[in-house]
Amino acid sequence: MASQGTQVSLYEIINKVKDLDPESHRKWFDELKLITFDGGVMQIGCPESSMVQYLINNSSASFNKAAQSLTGHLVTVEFMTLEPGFMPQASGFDDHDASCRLNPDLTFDNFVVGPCNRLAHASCVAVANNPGETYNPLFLYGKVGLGKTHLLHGICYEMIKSHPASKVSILTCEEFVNNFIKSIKDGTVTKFQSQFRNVDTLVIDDVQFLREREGSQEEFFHTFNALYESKKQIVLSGDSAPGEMKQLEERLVSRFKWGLVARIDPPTYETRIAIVQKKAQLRGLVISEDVAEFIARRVKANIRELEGALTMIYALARTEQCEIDLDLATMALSVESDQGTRQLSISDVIKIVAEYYNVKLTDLQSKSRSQSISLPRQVSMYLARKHTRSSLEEIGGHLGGRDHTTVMHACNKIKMCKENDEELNLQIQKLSEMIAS
Ligand SMILES: Nc1ncnc2c1ncn2[C@@H]1O[C@H](COP(=O)(O)OP(=O)(O)OP(=O)(O)O)[C@@H](O)[C@H]1O
Repeated sequence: MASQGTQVSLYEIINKVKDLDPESHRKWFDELKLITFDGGVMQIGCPESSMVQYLINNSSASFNKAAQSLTGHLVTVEFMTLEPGFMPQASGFDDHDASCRLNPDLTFDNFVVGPCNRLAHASCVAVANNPGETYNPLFLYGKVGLGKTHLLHGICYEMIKSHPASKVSILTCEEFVNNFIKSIKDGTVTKFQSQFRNVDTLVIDDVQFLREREGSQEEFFHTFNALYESKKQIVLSGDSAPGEMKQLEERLVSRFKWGLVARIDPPTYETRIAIVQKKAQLRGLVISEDVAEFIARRVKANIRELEGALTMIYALARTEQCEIDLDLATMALSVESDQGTRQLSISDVIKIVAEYYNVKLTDLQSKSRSQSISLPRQVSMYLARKHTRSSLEEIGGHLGGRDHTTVMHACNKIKMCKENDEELNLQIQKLSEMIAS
């Protein structure tokens, strides 16, 4: 490794990238290798070409920024594969070639199978193992963010691994349509047609995009027929079942039903917990069962939101330099919901606590030191600190004009006591949920 007189290591750069962009950080960043660092260019090697593409698409800016801030020099980071002979985007086929486009997160290994997606997953595995021979076409459908694209990438991964010489092409339907329109403008329709009619597997995401686009439907129809007749595999995804895609020509709809149509439903609570754990693992995070359950309870409809919740928690843990526990998760997600909806006030928190312990607001503000009042008062301080952005002084001001050291003492005391007092811990958990909902 050439090192330009600067002692910065790749480990430090990756650590900085975690701070700058926690969302795109992945555990496999640990497998990256510094190849050279010379003349203002830092070359980083990746074990797989899909990782190169991932880094180019998602992390270039944060790697450049991290390298520049740590070295104090203008540095450009370049990513390349450690496999011999790989040249990103230069496959000689075209830029829909799956090997250039796959997201390393979206493999079958990283897909959690549950009752909601079992059939879809099994059929994707079957197609990946025996392309063109089992279900052709395979049509997956389901609502937004339920894993259709993930499964499509999973198929391509497996095919490339087991049949490296086969031509696998994956693209969104929007890209198909845009490329078709461009080929008409450029007078290159024949080239466009041969590009798609000469693949071994064609994977098209979001075919609902064909709705009301008659010219593209016609083109797609002929592509479909050409591939189908030569027993090439076709895999499609859409936001609804073929028969429900009203503005699609009947001849296309009927072809989409020739093979297997598999639906993906929203995940159950148990599957959501497993997905949260899997996503945490991918990011190199360790999260306890109760944190995973908390996230799975909070986010139900869309798996992308589960990942967003994990990102919020991770980012807060990095900022606060602390472990991810239920307290931190509750704080991260309540801040998140505040941003989208209302700002939670100290009074909101105190009101919930007073009702829960069945005490009066005036008691909490009074000088009373009896345990039945002082505990709810201290819990109010702790929860107000956790769920609002208020200062210690402001919280003290709402609770009978107490000073900031009293509030700090109360927060520390509750934090410590709940570690050893299961009942108090459950009370705080319940209250946190009431406040966050
Ligand atoms: N069963 C699962 N296991 C692990 N991750 C999943 C699962 N289902 C979905 N995901 C994750 O949820 C996110 C959204 O999934 P994906 O992009 O595949 O959704 P989609 O159905 O294609 O949605 P859209 O219609 O918006 O394109 C991805 O990060 C994906 O990895």
